[in-house]
Amino acid sequence: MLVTVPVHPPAPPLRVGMIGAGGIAGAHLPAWLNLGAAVSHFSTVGAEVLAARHGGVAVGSLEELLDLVDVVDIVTPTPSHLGYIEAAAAAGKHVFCEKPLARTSADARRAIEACRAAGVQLYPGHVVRYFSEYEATHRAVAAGTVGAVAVQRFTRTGSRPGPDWFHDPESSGGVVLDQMIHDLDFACWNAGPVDTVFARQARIGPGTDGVVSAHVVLQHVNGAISHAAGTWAQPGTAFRTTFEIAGSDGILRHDSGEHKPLVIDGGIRHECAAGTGLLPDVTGISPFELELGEIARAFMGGDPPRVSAEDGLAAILIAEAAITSVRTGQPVTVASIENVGVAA
Ligand SMILES: NC(=O)C1=CN([C@@H]2O[C@H](COP(=O)(O)OP(=O)(O)OC[C@H]3O[C@@H](n4cnc5c(N)ncnc54)[C@H](OP(=O)(O)O)[C@@H]3O)[C@@H](O)[C@H]2O)C=CC1
Ligand SMILES: O=C1CO[C@H](CO)[C@@H](O)[C@@H]1O
Repeated sequence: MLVTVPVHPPAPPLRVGMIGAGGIAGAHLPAWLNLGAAVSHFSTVGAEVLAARHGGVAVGSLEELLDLVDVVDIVTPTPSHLGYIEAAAAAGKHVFCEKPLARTSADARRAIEACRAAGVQLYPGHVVRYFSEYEATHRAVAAGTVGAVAVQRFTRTGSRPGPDWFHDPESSGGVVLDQMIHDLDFACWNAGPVDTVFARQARIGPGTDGVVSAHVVLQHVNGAISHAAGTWAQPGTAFRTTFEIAGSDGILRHDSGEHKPLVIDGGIRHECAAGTGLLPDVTGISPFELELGEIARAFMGGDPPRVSAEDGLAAILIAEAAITSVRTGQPVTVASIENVGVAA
């Protein structure tokens, strides 16, 4: 069966204020500019560098930024997300915030409440839903290609990024919250909400600087099982992702290692299926551009995007349940989780 990924129409012009100027900002800024947005950006140090490299206007303070823009795009280290979401909401600006929506589920709930009270929209950046191999697979599953989903398997291997805050599990949340959250979210997109989580984690090397790998098993409310493995132990900058989705009537497989890479300006490199089998229709457009275009259209009064703030909260709750399971050695129900705090 061939599945076609629909062409995404361009977003209308928008005044966007980006907060943060690091790795992922280098993927967002060109995407916003390609979409025709007018971009101002602010960070504590790096905004000038980003402007010189890609364009947009570097501004000196958060207050100045909020005065200039219609919407805010938060691309700062995870612990700072909540404060910037609250500031943007207080200024009456719609908010797009990179994953994870916040460092803890309690913070994510506060963020959702702040935006609801201010009457502004809030969306988290789960860009994997916009990678063509993932989008096409989701559409195939939703169309019944494999029948009822029974077992999903995901792997995501990469190296831990350089900035120090990723190394501190108090800041990044560790490999489960920071990296594997992509697959935790994708698992729910296909198989619905999660009831119970069991997880194991391994740390090779000294102290908090050790390289962490994890395996998380999810039991969905509908009975399906998902298992996700992730590691920061793969050398180099390329990610490799695989998945296999087995149902009552068939199985879908993807391995980014068998397909040609998609290189995104700004130094972030993912790998993307192209040209064969189930997933022939690679748009050639940055998934960040597809993502931000859909979000921009929602901000301008169009349809809601495919991922909600509540989806962002759900993914954090699953990650927190996994971290609790690592600590206790026991399965953990997602409903029992409320801000467990730091990573194991
Ligand atoms: N969806 C995806 O595929 C990805 C998502 N992410 C997520 O994006 C977020 C940012 O990650 P990444 O870009 O890799 O991180 P980086 O460390 O590369 O960049 C962070 C940027 O934020 C700035 N910054 C740091 N603290 C503050 C602050 N308090 N206020 C304003 N600016 C600040 C830093 O700049 P300065 O030096 O100027 O202070 C830097 O420009 C994280 O939440 C991460 O999980 C990251 C990578 C990929
Ligand atoms: O997809 C991604 C690439 O890896 C990074 C480091 O784990 C993540 O922060 C990011 O979400």
